[in-house]
Amino acid sequence: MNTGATPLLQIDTLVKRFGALSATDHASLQVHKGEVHALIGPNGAGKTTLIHQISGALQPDSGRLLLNGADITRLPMHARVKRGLARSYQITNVFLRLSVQDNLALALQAVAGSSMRFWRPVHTETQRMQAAADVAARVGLQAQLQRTAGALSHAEQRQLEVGLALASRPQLLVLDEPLAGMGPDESQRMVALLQSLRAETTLLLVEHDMDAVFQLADTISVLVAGRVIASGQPDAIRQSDDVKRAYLGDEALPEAHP
Ligand SMILES: Nc1ncnc2c1ncn2[C@@H]1O[C@H](COP(=O)(O)OP(=O)(O)OP(=O)(O)O)[C@@H](O)[C@H]1O
Repeated sequence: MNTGATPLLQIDTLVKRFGALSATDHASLQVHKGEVHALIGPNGAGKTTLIHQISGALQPDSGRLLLNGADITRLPMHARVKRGLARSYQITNVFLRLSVQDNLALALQAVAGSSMRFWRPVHTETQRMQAAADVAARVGLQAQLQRTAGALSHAEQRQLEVGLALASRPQLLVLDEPLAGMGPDESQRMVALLQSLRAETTLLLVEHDMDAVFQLADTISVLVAGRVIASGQPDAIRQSDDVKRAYLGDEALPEAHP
């Protein structure tokens, strides 16, 4: 979705080397406000490495990252979160012994006191617990409020992670394989949840499930050997010879639905 406006996120000729390997090799792409943008590519293409640089977990060797036109290349992770960038981590920021509500209340507390926008203004413990319940409902966990996170199914834990990332009301939510390890029904539920987030945040996701990617994404960027070889609407990506070549022997791209 290119509106001609300043991109929400601009990745400009980013380079990240591990020894002799360029895991990110002058990668450039733009994520526009309001879109669901999927980053795909064969195994080892450099998707995770790129996501780490966007979140601030890894520093690029050269190139720039701009959020709303401002250079964030050297900003630490927490400063990026303050500017509206959130990344959903797999399990690592879920407290397995705490309830769903307490996990979300802690995430809300973590953003309180900063200049971030809240799910709703949270001043008291009661308000914080209510706000946590609201976020739980947002990600489909309203019936699981009092369950400990460790007792949730894998898919429910992934929903909770999305909720934790939503606590800071991000402008850009970065998701690393949100459907990993899910069965078909669970995947469909997560796809529906991600669809429903469109109105409130821009999504950048790395995902191997091509059916889901082609169902969800407005824009797909294809990374091969650290380079973005194509970026565009799903139909253009599906028809691109470069992309077909890159996927030979790997995951097949789904056929267009009539
Ligand atoms: N910390 C590291 N040190 C050395 N090499 C690394 C490191 N992290 C990643 N790599 C290498 O960089 C390349 C890109 O890896 P990356 O994990 O980013 O790819 P990916 O597209 O996310 O792969 P997958 O789809 O299999 O998860 C790979 O060749 C990988 O072995």
